[in-house]
Amino acid sequence: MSPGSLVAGAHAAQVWAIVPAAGRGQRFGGAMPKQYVDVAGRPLIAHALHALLSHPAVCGAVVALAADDAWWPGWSSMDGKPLLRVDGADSRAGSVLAALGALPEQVRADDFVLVHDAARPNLGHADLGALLERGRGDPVGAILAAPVRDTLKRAGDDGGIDGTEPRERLWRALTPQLFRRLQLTRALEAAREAGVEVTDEAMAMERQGMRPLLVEGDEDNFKITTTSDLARFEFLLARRTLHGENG
Ligand SMILES: Nc1ccn([C@@H]2O[C@H](COP(=O)(O)OP(=O)(O)OP(=O)(O)O)[C@@H](O)[C@H]2O)c(=O)n1
Ligand SMILES: C[C@](O)(CO)[C@H](O)COP(=O)(O)O
Repeated sequence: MSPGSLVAGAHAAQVWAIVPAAGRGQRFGGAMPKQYVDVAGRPLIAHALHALLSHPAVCGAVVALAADDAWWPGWSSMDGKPLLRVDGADSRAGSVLAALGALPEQVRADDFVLVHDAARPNLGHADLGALLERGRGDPVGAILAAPVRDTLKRAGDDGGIDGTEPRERLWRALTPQLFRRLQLTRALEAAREAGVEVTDEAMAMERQGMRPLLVEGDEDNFKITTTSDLARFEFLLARRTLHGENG
């Protein structure tokens, strides 16, 4: 089925996803970018893409890859949905902007799009469904996030504690983040023109005076940043398999 026909049906109740995957994984280290490290027989990026594309409300994805990415398996679809590739940029925000520009033209300016890190392989359908339901009802959009549950310390140059930061109403931003195509594009472009490197899509929207909704998500939807995160994901996958939960 061509992306166009899938997208034609997308206007009814489906959204496209954007997956920034052009990073180098420097904090992870290793010979290959972390998004291609094998976990349970498939690359990490495949777990993140499957989590999105196996959900009935997602109709396709645009993946932003490094221009010199030699690891991408060349998939053009997954779970029966189209998978489009675009060259990313030297920042996550730039990669997201590139992918926004590569969405099929049938994705309208006011259509919602999801942005999800390739480095977050453990997104659950319950969280994705909650984000879509709550976010599409919001005038701006929404993000998955988790309340801070630890005491936060500010470190001094000498490694000692300079102080304790109040944690009331502090949340950790996760992904996916859900915004309208044109609003997000304009917000990211404005941040770029101002020379501000936004670390997530919500920050770009906030700079425009908008207040995206926080939707509480599962702590298990963590980002694979270092090798210890990978071990945690492998454990969760093994537990899911043991309990017969679908992968
Ligand atoms: N120029 C960039 C940088 C990051 N990303 C993507 O944004 C997501 C979150 O970024 P992060 O976890 O920081 O990945 P890396 O940038 O690869 O990690 P590092 O900072 O350790 O190099 C990842 O899926 C990464 O591939 C991207 O698409 N383009
Ligand atoms: C988008 C994000 O995952 C939300 O927490 C985070 O900002 C990505 O940061 P990174 O340094 O690009 O991994």
